[in-house]
Amino acid sequence: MDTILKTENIRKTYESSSVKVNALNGIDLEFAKGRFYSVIGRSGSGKSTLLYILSGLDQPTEGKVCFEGKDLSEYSDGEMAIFRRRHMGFVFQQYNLMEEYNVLENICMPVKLDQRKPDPEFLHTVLETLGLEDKQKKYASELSGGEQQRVAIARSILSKPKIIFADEPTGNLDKKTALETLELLIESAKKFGQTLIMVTHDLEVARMSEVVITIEDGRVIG
Ligand SMILES: Nc1ncnc2c1ncn2[C@@H]1O[C@H](COP(=O)(O)OP(=O)(O)OP(=O)(O)O)[C@@H](O)[C@H]1O
Repeated sequence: MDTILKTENIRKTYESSSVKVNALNGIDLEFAKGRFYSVIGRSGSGKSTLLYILSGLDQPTEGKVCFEGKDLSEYSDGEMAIFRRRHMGFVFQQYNLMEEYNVLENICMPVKLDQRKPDPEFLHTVLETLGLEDKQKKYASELSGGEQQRVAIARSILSKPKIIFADEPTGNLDKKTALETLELLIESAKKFGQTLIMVTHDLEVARMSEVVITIEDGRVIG
């Protein structure tokens, strides 16, 4: 298998003065390039913690995460921020669009922050794929929830990340819009050869993925 991301015995403990929570208890996973994975499990099973650690947004207490063979813990915080911006895309339940910028400016933001220029042809394809061509000058407040999430997806795709992490990306949308939006996310990721790792509560949504990873009490059970 052409591996993009691999974990070795990941453990995560959250500790405060009074309590200790073992959120992840030894996770060994391997993700292949260009495939679509979903992570399911009950509330509190450790899904978001896993996603944060896989994407380097948080560090494991024990174990390691390797991206194309390189241990993420070897990066400094600054290097990790640049690495994330170049190689990883994020889609969250909250769309996190910037209200003062229009759709086009929001979509181009990560590329510009990386001091790159958006590729005009690719920009056009992404806008077309996500049905946003006629919304470019609109502001978030003028868009429906589904349209805002399509903007967030376009923003995550435009920087040509190798991998996209999505945490309950359609959790705020009605069923029909959720499935349509998800189909667009899947279609885009496939079209552009990106690996997609998505956390969801929704079994119907999980069924659309190629591999379903089930987590219970911080362990992979299936
Ligand atoms: N920052 C934190 N400090 C302390 N405990 C935490 C923290 N974040 C998560 N936890 C605990 O770790 C466990 C796993 O949480 P996590 O958010 O990963 O679960 P989840 O499966 O994503 O849940 P949900 O589906 O409700 O979002 C839970 O017991 C949670 O209370």
